[in-house]
Amino acid sequence: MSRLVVISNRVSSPSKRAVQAGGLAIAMQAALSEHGGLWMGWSGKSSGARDPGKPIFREEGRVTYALTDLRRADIDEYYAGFANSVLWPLCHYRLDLTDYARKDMAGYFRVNRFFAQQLAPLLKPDDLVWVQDYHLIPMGSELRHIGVKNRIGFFLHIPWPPPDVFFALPVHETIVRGLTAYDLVGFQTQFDADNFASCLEREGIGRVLGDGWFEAYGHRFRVGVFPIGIDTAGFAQLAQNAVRSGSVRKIEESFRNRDLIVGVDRLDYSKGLTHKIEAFDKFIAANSAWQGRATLLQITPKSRSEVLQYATMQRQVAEFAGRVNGQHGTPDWVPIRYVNRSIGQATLAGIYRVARVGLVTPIRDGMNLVAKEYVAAQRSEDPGVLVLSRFAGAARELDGAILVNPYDIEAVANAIARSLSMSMEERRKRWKQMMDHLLKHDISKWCRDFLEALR
Ligand SMILES: O=P(O)(O)OC[C@H]1O[C@H](O[C@H]2O[C@H](CO)[C@@H](O)[C@H](O)[C@H]2O)[C@H](O)[C@@H](O)[C@@H]1O
Ligand SMILES: O=c1ccn([C@@H]2O[C@H](COP(=O)(O)OP(=O)(O)O)[C@@H](O)[C@H]2O)c(=O)[nH]1
Repeated sequence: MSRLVVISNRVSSPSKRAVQAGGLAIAMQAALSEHGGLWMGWSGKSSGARDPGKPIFREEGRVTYALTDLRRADIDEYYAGFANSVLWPLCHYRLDLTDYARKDMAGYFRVNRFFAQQLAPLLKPDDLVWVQDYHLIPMGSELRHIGVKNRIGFFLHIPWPPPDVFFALPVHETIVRGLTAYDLVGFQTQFDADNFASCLEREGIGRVLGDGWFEAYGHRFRVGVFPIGIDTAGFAQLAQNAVRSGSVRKIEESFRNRDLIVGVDRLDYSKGLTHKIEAFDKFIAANSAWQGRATLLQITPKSRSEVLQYATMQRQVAEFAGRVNGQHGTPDWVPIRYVNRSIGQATLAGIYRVARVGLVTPIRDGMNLVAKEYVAAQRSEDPGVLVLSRFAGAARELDGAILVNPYDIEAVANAIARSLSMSMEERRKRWKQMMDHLLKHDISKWCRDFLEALR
């Protein structure tokens, strides 16, 4: 069997696993530990102005990690700059937040070339190369340029926007061209794949050959839809064990008979945090019976703080939460417990299990694994309710959730009230529908389906 070689910007670094937050690293860890292979990416560290040199190798289980530092200027221009100040807001339909600079764009291509040069000497002829996410779109063509002949696939974890949004990017054609260099390009949902196809056709860049095949710049490649999953059975087990642990018991006790609503999101504007807090505010104001009885535990680890838009938003979210607590809180009740640190997976699984509502309301999200984890963590006999934004990729699959438009604050407030008073029968029915789907479409299936298509 050919070896799997994954390259992603973020790697679930073996020593930092406990504090990891971010779906790509969590999902790839689960996929790779089952499949085995080589995982290359950024160490998360800066080498200052020095050349980072060769990657550092580490073995753990069936996975070999190859981690490389990046120069400070590379991190600023490639990661904080083009990837997270241009591609990320653009793909999350936030043109107003894009901050395009040619210097950052050049840094993005430079780092992609650097990663390709680091990876190429490690490849064996029959390795399957799988490139992950928007940080590394040009990797495929860089690898081809230096003579790599292996099969190379690409998976985009975030949404792909419609042409009118995407074409606002000054270098849109170069980016689209980057994707056409792969043998297989995977998206989270059919919407994303359709948007990408429209981009190809609208500019006359490529043509549809049918059955997922496309042709562009004289190259044929395939496009597919591969919704990412979680280790459903493993996560359910983790949650079951976690509620017996001291730390989860302590958290549960601290809520003393109050109903818990849980939100878990990186501190990112795509997650719709201010809208969520406004909706919770409205719910409390409109439902006096729940005052003093329901608490929102919002776990929100800081993310990408070096990017200006994130720093601004971090202040805004804290202010919103403070305002709601100041307005509705009483000496013995805080409506929103706002936590700015990352929580390990086991404790998180236990928290999901004791929460009556999972509140997942991004304004746009590639998939959203938190929604899937919340469902997997529930007790079959007494499950909680998932309130889910229709703009998360997960909404295409989780039809047992209460789907909401996060911009409609009153509708989200009503959905919270409805979830808290939903009958056991309805909760069980909705949960089973989602859990059956998640057990069938787990992370192993995602990995298997993509690799089969790539082969
Ligand atoms: O690496 P960071 O800059 O710290 O950000 C964390 C990750 O955020 C994004 O995650 C996406 O992938 C998830 C799994 O497919 C998906 O559920 C979610 O909707 C996406 O937002 C990003 O795409 C990753 O590259 C980052 O590592
Ligand atoms: O304190 C935290 C917050 C989040 N996560 C994990 O980070 C991932 C977030 O993935 P998601 O797809 O929901 O969003 P992303 O952050 O990748 O955009 C999930 O596996 C969460 O369990 C975690 O382990 N600890």
